[in-house]
Amino acid sequence: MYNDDVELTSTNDARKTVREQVKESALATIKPIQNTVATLKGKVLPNAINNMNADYEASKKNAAKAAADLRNICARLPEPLRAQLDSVNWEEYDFAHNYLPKNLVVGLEEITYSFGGSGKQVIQVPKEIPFYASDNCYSFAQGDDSITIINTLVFRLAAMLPYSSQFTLIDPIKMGQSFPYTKRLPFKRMVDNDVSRVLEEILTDIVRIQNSFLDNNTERLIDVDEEILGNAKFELIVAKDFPQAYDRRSIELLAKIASTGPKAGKMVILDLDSDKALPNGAELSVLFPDLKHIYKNENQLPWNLGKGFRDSVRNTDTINAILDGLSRAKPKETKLGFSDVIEMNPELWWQEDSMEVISAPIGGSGSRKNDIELWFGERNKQPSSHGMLAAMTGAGKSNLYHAFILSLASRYSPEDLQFYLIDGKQGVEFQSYPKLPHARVVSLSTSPQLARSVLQELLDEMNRRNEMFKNLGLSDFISYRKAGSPNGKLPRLMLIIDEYQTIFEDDKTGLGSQLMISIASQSRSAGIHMFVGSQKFSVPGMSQPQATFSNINLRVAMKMSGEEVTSLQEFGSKGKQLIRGCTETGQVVVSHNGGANELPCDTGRVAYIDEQQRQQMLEQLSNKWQGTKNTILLDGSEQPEIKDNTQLHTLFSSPQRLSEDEWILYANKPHHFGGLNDNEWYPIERPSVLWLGKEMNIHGQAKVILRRRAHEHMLLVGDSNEARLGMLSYMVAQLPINAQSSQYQVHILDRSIKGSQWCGVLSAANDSVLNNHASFSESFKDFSTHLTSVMAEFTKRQDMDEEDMLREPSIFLIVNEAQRVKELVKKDNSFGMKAYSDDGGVNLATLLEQGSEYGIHLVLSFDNVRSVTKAFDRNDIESFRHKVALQMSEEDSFRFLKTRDAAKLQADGKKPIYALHIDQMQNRPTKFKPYCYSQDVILHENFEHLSNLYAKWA
Ligand SMILES: Nc1ncnc2c1ncn2[C@@H]1O[C@H](COP(=O)(O)OP(=O)(O)OP(=O)(O)O)[C@@H](O)[C@H]1O
Repeated sequence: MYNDDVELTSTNDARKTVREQVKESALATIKPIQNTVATLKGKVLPNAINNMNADYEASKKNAAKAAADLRNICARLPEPLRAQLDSVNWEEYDFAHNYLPKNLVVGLEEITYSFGGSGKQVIQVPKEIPFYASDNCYSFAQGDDSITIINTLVFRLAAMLPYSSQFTLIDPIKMGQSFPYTKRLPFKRMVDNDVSRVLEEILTDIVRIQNSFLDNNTERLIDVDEEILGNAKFELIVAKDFPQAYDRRSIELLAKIASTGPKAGKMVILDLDSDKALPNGAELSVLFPDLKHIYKNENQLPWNLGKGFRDSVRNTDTINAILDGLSRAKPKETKLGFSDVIEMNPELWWQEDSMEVISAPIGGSGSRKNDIELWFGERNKQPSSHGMLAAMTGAGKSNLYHAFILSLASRYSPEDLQFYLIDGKQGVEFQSYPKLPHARVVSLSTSPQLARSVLQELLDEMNRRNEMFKNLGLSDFISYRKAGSPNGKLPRLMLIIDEYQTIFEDDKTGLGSQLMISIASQSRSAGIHMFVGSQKFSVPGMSQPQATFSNINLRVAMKMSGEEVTSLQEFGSKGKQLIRGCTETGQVVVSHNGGANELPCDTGRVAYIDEQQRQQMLEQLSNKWQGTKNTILLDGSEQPEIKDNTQLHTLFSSPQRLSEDEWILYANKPHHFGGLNDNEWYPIERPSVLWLGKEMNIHGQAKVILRRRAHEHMLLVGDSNEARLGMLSYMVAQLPINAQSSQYQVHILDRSIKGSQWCGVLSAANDSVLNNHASFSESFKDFSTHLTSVMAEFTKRQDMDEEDMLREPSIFLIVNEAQRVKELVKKDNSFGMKAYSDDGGVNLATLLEQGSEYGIHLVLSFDNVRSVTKAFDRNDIESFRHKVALQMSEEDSFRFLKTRDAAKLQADGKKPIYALHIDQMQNRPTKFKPYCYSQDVILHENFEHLSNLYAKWA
């Protein structure tokens, strides 16, 4: 509230009391005389005279009390509301309050009264005129004193509204010299020779205020709630030397402002020479029908108790102290509270049904605090499919997202509505939302590829839904819900993308634009909506923006630069006018009709929700939800962790090890149901699935499946130890997923440099997850011994019956830092050919060529391509079905993969680490983020997670 301490009008009430009391005491004086007359007539009761005296004394007392009360009220009045500005110590005053000028003090009234022998008493009471609460235009008689009167009004108003009053002081004759202090006022319009231009600006401002704040419920700016008003200004327009110094146009404009301005907080005061005629015989009373003389009009100033005096400030010290104080005044931060907009009581949440529409109040306009609303779906047969938001930085865009998400989440249960929340490349706006029970996907620092995959996912979901509706003989989401949701309740889906230009980055094929157009034009009927935001509506890289925008009916704009508003295509002229008025954080213009001029836009203020409130609501929402919650969190800036692998979750949701048939079902299951989406899972081939990291889409997990087919080996190359060791150690730790320990063997050679941080990571996997089931060597010599026995096993299997052979355990030979195994470097032999000088090398080569068909798989890791080529020739390299490359030079990438893609993996910086998987059989590289080794603690956490899963199956 502005007038939270004392209401100026309270002096009016007090004065009324005094007036009544004085009148009563006067009556009491008359009464004895009347009664004496009655006594003389011999008809009075005997004690009448005594009663009369008592009444008289009582009324005298009441009058004295009322006067004392009035004096008290006057003494307690805030400084800007006191009778005389000159008597205030402005140096001490802190200019921290706004006192809303419904009335304005223009002088003082001296009330003098005396009762019997108690002597005279004088009280100085402020005299007010109705101001912004009226439609009046005021004048005072032009004369020597004009300047003092104007100054006093200006200083008074400025002191009442230190940061919400603006002044336009028009002084055509002296060209501004009459108001030398103008520049020192915090908010003013400087007036040059072109008076009508300034007046036109004011009229434009009036229209803007009418559109932004006023409607049938809120007719005057003074009635707009301060939290919505923000820093909008009340304005005083003074026309000195009126009318002689004004041309006809300016006079007409002034008259128009005088009649339309007061409701919009703009008041005109004329320094009037009433002897001067208006040009062309115009009538003052016609042009200014509401004109009132400040000091003369009886209706306004009932000087009916005492003597009246004008207030006047002449003392330059007072003037300087006020102006200095104003320059120190800081605009008060005003915010519309979130609790004014939405229901905060969790018990009353989730009462709405999303069948036809989802709607979220996000703020308010005028005096209502929750009438700005964003809605999607169908309302009165009107569709609203999708929305977009544009705002310059700092305009309050993030807060709008929060208000929108939480407002929706408080109204609809997770069964009715779910979110996909995507932060663009640099963003972490949605990082607290994994807690939200409605969040299906939360993606932070999202890469362009992932952003596009989210659109693809929604499009797939749309197709699945449409297919289901069709099979049921239903047309769309609404009819499905109306039919009682025969296949289970479907929520509406709301995709929100901040910095949505990410979708179109690095997108040579234009896939992002196509996906966007498809969703924009088709998804509403499936109950899928999107709300995307950026600093501008149109963003770079988007092809055919018109095809997209024509399907995005909801336009939301916040503060933008003037040039941007001018060039906007997404709003008509009326909307643009309103956007220009968004000068503060949180102000917003909303159109559900594509910004068209034909239907008015809503404008107002978004409610502010602070961090603490947001966290509290998220906590409450999460506590309220009793159902299952499977939010997928994707953080583009972080490496993935194996414990977050959703395919692994689905697999271990089974209480025991899967049977062969169950494995087939699991493998065939699509990604979005947590399966492997692999239709070639034949148990007879003894497939082993090993996950390597996270693909650049919502559900995909990067993996290799090693089967008993030719060349099912893997080569890992790149100089990031973190990534290679991470992938290798987690692969080792995953071996128990596929078979019991009797059904697989592992031989590890780790050539990590002793004492380095990498040494020990692989052995940790063996220790803590495999219970030392693997043979572990640190030298090739030791490893060779194992190789020899594997070779013997290989020879044995070659001679076996195929069915028996397929039953034999799988054998994994894992070599880390293979570039440090000198025995693997081929040398010229006596025939001048490149050959291994060691049997171990020969054995490895043999197994590479034929081993995997017999269940013997090689997994080798090198830190560079050059070392790979020293160990293997081109044909050997092609014998590894799976190749995983980390960032490398273009030349190496080409040599290793026949594409330059591995040279571009870290184009945006060192972190996160990306990798490329090439499956020779598929010929399409898959980019992913590998599981990395960073800290022992995290490594062990993940190992423990896996061990716990295996314990379940034991
Ligand atoms: N509706 C609002 N009412 C009052 N203050 C607000 C409102 N919205 C935001 N603010 C204030 O403005 C600050 C910036 O808001 P916000 O972070 O939402 O802006 P933004 O447009 O997202 O900025 P950026 O683009 O730089 O991230 C907030 O910290 C808050 O103090």
